[in-house]
Amino acid sequence: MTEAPPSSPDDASGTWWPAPVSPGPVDACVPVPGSKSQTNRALILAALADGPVTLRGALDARDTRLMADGLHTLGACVERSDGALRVTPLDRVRPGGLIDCGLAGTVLRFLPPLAALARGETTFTGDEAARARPVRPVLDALEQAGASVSYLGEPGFLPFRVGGSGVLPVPGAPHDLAVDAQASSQFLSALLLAAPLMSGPVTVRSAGRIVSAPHIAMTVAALRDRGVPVSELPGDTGTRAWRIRPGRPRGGEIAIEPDLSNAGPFLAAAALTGGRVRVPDWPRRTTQAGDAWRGLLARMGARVALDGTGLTVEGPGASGLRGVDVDLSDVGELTPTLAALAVCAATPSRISGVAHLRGHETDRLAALAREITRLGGDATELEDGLAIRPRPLHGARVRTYADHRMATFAAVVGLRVPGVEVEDVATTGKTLPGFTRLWARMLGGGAG
Ligand SMILES: O=C(O)C1=C[C@@H](OP(=O)(O)O)[C@@H](O)[C@H](O)C1
Ligand SMILES: C=C(OP(=O)(O)O)C(=O)O
Repeated sequence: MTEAPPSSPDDASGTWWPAPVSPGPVDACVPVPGSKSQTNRALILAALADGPVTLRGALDARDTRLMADGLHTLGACVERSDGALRVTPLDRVRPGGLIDCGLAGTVLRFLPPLAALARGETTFTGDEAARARPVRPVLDALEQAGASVSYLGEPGFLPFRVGGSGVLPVPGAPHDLAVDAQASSQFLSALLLAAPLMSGPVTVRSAGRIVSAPHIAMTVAALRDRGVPVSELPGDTGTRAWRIRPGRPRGGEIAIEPDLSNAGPFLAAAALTGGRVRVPDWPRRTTQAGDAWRGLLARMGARVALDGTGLTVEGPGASGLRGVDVDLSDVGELTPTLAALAVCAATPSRISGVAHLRGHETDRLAALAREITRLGGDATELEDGLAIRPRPLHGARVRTYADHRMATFAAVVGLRVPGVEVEDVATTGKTLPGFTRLWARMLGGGAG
């Protein structure tokens, strides 16, 4: 899995992409590629499975290729054939390799616990921007379970080495793994996903507030779907805990849903231009954070209809778009797209509960406040969010800080504001290769 991810010709790195202004209300059907979060969980559980696995509808993007390559380093084999991913599980975790995390939080947090199951060391590296992303809580939990961790640069950050003795927790170490997950839900998901190969039942426990709760629910659902017994224990006040019994996840077929978070910019286009966008195959029930678009867009004034074949969002157009006061702690990854709508809305917005976005691909609160100001807008960075007030916007060269969602933020604003240019739009290839092609197709019509 080493060839470059597919991208459209205009996804050229290091360039400024002129974001197209919408010529009128959009009217389009936009099939969205597979969920990053589901694909990367499915890949891990497939690598640990008791037999071969076929993933249908899987995302093929930078983050999923990095995950596949990382799992290959640890001894599994991931191949693409006939549009599906076929995974041959590892028989034991192979040490000695180098894993490139890129800027993928899922690779950076989910693979160290697997590496700690090997007899020997694995080295982790990644993009420059990934060196600012927190990982220490999960590595501390692994050390408590008997793994060795050595930092090759700044303590607590990439690059680092994780080593093990082939058994985790080691004899005598606690089987109760506690992790402070206030900075990222991925610390909890990481330990939960490796638990099937651990020595005896383990309890994974969070101390303090939890962010991105749907992503933890997605991890638990993915484990149970593969036959791994997970029970949630009654936690003490302010804590949650899960007990997982070891055993290889079941092999077989896994279907991946469309990425509902990545559907956001397209649905936002309907809301902003007073048009209509339909996303086919929107699941009726899901653990994806992006399902929150239904409630959020309705609150902002859009008409939202979910039927057996997909989700349709209509209107209301910028003049009817209402600002919102929302706590996005459960669905923080939706913040940049929601901020794009908020800057174009007729009334003020307040986004709270997302201090942890400072450890995402970039400090998203600082980046959004800075780029909204550059566009002539009025945004204040709060300790845990953003306050945004309506103000006329003008074109600008919007910086993206290697963050795919900063690029789509700028594209959404550009639908209404002439002269928006987006830095390095190719960064969208992290989770959505071919974004500019899908965007152009949406603007050119193609209703279905
Ligand atoms: O587990 C996952 O797949 C994810 C969890 C969330 O991370 P945080 O809890 O760090 O926000 C989310 O924002 C990220 O895009 C994907
Ligand atoms: C926070 C995100 O990604 P990651 O999985 O790299 O944490 C995101 O996609 O918004």
